[in-house]
Amino acid sequence: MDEFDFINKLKSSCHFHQDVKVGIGDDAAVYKTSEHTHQVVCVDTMVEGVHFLKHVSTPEEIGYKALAVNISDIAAMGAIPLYYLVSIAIPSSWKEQELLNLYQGMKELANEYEMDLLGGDTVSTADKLVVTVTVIGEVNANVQTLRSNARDGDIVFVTGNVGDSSAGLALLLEHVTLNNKSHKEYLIQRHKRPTPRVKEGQFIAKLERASLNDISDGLASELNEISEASQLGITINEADLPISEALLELGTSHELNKWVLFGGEDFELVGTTSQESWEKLRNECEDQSISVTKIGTVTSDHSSVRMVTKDHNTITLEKSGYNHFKR
Ligand SMILES: Nc1ncnc2c1ncn2[C@@H]1O[C@H](COP(=O)(O)OP(=O)(O)O)[C@@H](O)[C@H]1O
Ligand SMILES: Cc1ncc(C[n+]2csc(CCOP(=O)(O)OP(=O)(O)O)c2C)c(N)n1
Ligand SMILES: [Mg+2]
Ligand SMILES: [Mg+2]
Ligand SMILES: [Mg+2]
Repeated sequence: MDEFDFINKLKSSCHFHQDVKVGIGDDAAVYKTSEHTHQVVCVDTMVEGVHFLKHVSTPEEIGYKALAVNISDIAAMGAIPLYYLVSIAIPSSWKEQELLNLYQGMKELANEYEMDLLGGDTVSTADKLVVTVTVIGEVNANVQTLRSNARDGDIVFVTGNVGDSSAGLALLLEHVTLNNKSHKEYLIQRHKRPTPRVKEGQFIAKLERASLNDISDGLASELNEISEASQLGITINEADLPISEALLELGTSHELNKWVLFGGEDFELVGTTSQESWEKLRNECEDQSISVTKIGTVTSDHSSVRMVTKDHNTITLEKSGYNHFKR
């Protein structure tokens, strides 16, 4: 079974309610609530052993990340987060204080965005902890930063740096080592405490048109989602990819590409917009010391995602990032 094929089979061609503006297939669903604003809702689950390990992350860190990954999907819709609900399936290996600490980790981030916890559900499970967070947000009625919004000639951009999170995980799992303590800590923090790019999403939402996706499964996978949804090709340049000093120190070029292109969980925003809007975005972000980098262009001459390597070869980037069931 393939995760993406399965989800495609769940899509319906119409909705009972006309107010549904975006259904299955983007980072969050959007439905009309008033003339001027729409509501945005998403849900992501984190499973012990699949998304986190109890012996490398504290309950606070796990809670923080469970909320952060959802706020990231809200940010990718150009929306702001308002409320959250938490469903939790608890095995006997988790004690009450650990669970309260997990909620404290969520609260820490919720306070930053002034989000209210509205409810949830509590059940038992045999073996592994499962945390499911739903976030409800709000977006300006005329904003649609959909994956399908790319156009021929667009600039492809990404916020922040890519690859840090999966390198941080490799460090946590002791698959690799790094002597520089501050670089090591930086990469691990990027894995455990990703920053949802809400402010960046707000800047992008002000552009005339933009496609947008957050990076959960890996840069190559998210670019393929934009390419598929927009039915256009994307070409990125390896030399332009924003890579942190810490990651450069850690990786040989083979490992670097694995982390940067296919690693996932960066929770940066990747998108496309017109040349004119890109100039505007770049200037605004520069004024606010926000990191956003041009990494490529959208093309109509093919329908795949390609990368021009540093030695000037063009390779196809398959949608082969993180795929549940295809491990
Ligand atoms: N089991 C499911 N039932 C219905 N919709 C789903 C299911 N799993 C995922 N989706 C929908 O498919 C789309 C893609 O999901 P996903 O790849 O998890 O997005 P993201 O990577 O942005 O979190 C979203 O619109 C999501 O709501
Ligand atoms: C123990 C462990 N192994 C592997 C990973 C890496 N990992 C787990 S899920 C995932 C992809 C993102 O999760 P997903 O549920 O697909 O999020 P979504 O795309 O729905 O936002 C990655 C890279 C991890 N975080 N922890
Ligand atoms: Mg997403
Ligand atoms: Mg999801
Ligand atoms: Mg997600």
